[in-house]
Amino acid sequence: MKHENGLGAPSDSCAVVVGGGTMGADVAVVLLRAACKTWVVEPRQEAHGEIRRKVHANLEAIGKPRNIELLQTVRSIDDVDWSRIDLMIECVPEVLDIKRSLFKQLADKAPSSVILASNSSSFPISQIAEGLPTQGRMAGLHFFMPAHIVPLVEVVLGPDTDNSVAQALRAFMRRCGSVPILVRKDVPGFIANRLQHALGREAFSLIQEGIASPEDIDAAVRFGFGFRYLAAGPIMQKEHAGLDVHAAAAATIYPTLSNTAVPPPVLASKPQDGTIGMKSGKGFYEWTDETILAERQRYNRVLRAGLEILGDELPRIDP
Ligand SMILES: NC(=O)c1ccc[n+]([C@@H]2O[C@H](COP(=O)([O-])OP(=O)(O)OC[C@H]3O[C@@H](n4cnc5c(N)ncnc54)[C@H](O)[C@@H]3O)[C@@H](O)[C@H]2O)c1
Ligand SMILES: O=C(O)[C@@H](O)[C@@H](O)[C@H](O)[C@@H](O)CO
Repeated sequence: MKHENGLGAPSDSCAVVVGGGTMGADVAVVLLRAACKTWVVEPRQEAHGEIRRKVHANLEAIGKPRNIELLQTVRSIDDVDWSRIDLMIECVPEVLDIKRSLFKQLADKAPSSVILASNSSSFPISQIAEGLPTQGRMAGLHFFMPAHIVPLVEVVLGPDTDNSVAQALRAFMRRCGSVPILVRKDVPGFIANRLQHALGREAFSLIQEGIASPEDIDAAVRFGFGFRYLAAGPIMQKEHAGLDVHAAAAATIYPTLSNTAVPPPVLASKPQDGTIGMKSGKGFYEWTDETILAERQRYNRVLRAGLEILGDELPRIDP
């Protein structure tokens, strides 16, 4: 049975992912693995073959290669048959004007039953939705890279988002095998990116101050407290440890933590210098084509092993 906002079973539903870049192609896999008919809108026609190849390989890896038949790639939102669509997930670049212009066009094109979601990493949905008549059916739907492996998705409510839209998205994403959480207030960065950036601010400040090397910071997280995160989040872990000890340590450490309002020079200089990580061959580490390939293979293998470990704790895909 269809939800009042148009989200029924994934296999009865039709979604559009607008933007077929890094995130869009992987978000399409999340939908297709639950047999949701999926259109990907990508203006770069030359990228369509690669999107299809990547989506197919990722479906094959989970034993669902035939679901690729449910994928359609088009160049423009004008090529979509909007009368058939239940859900739109925007995955265009993190530029406010691009997002606002897209949602403005969708206000005319997408019938009122279509839920309009944004995968923005940081913009409050109210900022993207400002002045639009579609505010009630707009919500954030924030995935993590790689979206087809990392289970979490944040459902972000703006002040005008209908609660039924958030509930429909939450139920739908669970059926796609994701772990949805609700972000009840429309703050920049939502929940997970606020946490990541709080950690990142301190990490980059420790490098800036010469207290730690990038290698040692990565080791401190991966082999120290980050290692425990697969088993327990930061609140649950302190239930194990004792909140008394944690509160005492917090009182000593908090006043000394970085509270800089801008990225420290060691980070801010990187985009200026063009040393932005694997994409440019150098970031905090040095890269060659061979080391990038090896690192990506190692990274994906460990992430997939993490999925195996979580196993029964994850929602079962329910097409
Ligand atoms: N990369 C990440 O780690 C990550 C994680 C979570 C969320 N996000 C968010 O997801 C969104 C997309 O990020 P990405 O990393 O996939 O970017 P990307 O640059 O890899 O992909 C964006 C795609 O959108 C296309 N595009 C540009 N304008 C368009 C338009 N008007 N209509 C349709 N397509 C258009 C581009 O051709 C490109 O293929 C951003 O808001 C980003 O903040 C990114
Ligand atoms: O970690 C992720 O994949 C996401 O939180 C992203 O939204 C994003 O690219 C962040 O890296 C931005 O800090």
